Amino acid sequence: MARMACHHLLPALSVPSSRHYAGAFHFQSRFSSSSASKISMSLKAGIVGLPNVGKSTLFNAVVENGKAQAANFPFCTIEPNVGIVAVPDQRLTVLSHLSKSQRSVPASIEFVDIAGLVKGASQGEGLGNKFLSHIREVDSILQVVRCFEDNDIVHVNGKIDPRSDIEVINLELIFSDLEQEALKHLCLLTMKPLIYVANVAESDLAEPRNNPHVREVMTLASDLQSELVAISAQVESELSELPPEERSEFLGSLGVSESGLGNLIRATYRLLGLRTYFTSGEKETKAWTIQAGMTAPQAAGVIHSDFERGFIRAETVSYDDFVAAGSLAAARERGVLRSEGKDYIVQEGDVMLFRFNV
Ligand SMILES: Nc1ncnc2c1ncn2[C@@H]1O[C@H](COP(=O)(O)OP(=O)(O)OP(=O)(O)O)[C@@H](O)[C@H]1O
Ligand SMILES: [Mg+2]
Repeated sequence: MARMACHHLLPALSVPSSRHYAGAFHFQSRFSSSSASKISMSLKAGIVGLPNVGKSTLFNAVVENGKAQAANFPFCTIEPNVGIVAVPDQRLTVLSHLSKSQRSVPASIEFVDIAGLVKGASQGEGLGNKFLSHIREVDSILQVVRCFEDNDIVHVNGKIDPRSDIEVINLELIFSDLEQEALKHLCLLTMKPLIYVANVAESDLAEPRNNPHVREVMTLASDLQSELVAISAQVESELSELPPEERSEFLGSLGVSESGLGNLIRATYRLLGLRTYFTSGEKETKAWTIQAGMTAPQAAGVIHSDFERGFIRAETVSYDDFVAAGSLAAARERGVLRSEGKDYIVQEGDVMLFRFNV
């Protein structure tokens, strides 16, 4: 997987030497092995940012039953909160309906809500570098940037200034990487893929671009070749508390039609370099998560290591062909169900049936 986050962080900060080590370690990938057990270990997205910018509020909204303490004071979070999040996917509903499945199981990723970082964190300021080590354990970073004005909510630097906030965070990540320990383990924070999350006031939700802070983050994100998602953590957390039937009315009153969480979760999933394939039958339709570029036996190994070891063939049909045919049997009749061997690279949305021998 391409790990190019130095590239994501550097243009605004111009620390020229870092590009060298980005290039040198580029081949490093935690997914290069075929071991399925590593996959399930490697789907973590860390929520990072200055203190009191809305990280825990966002975490609670995104993680069903999330119980991270979110409150209006800096360094509210100390120990990281971890939660599993289902990846919303319309295709799962369609396949499940066609196969008359008893249940459907979505793909999931893990979100980690991390303590706030301040300038000098890499030197022990604030909650110090212990918290940078929590960032080291995640595979991608969601950097929450405060774009809402609210005099009642303390900003650690006294004013809303997304550019300066982003520079503080990115510089701490870079300083932390320059320590010998980090280099030794080749586990550089600046090589992790990153999305900027502009946390806006509810009044800006309908048209986030009208907010000059958001425009500033947009410019920066685009300079750094990173994605940007605008969201109101406050609104999302209030929404998650409402009964489902009242949610659309609340969203309507803010001038938007749907929650921004689905978008954020899907963007995070893509950022992690993940792909989905499906198994679909009467018992269940299930979305399985693999790393881009995995072969059919490796993908089978995500279900069970026996499937990988005893892999014979995979019967495969693309999602679109499956839907057009209506079932696996009909796809076979139409000749769109292919029989693939061990070198087949699984494609996004493939519906698969594995033949194996143990
Ligand atoms: N979009 C928003 N609009 C208005 N208020 C918000 C918004 N997002 C978060 N808040 C408020 O900001 C305060 C801080 O939120 P939260 O505790 O989530 O921050 P945090 O980044 O997790 O802080 P810490 O680093 O201290 O753990 C809370 O009072 C929360 O309600
Ligand atoms: Mg917090």
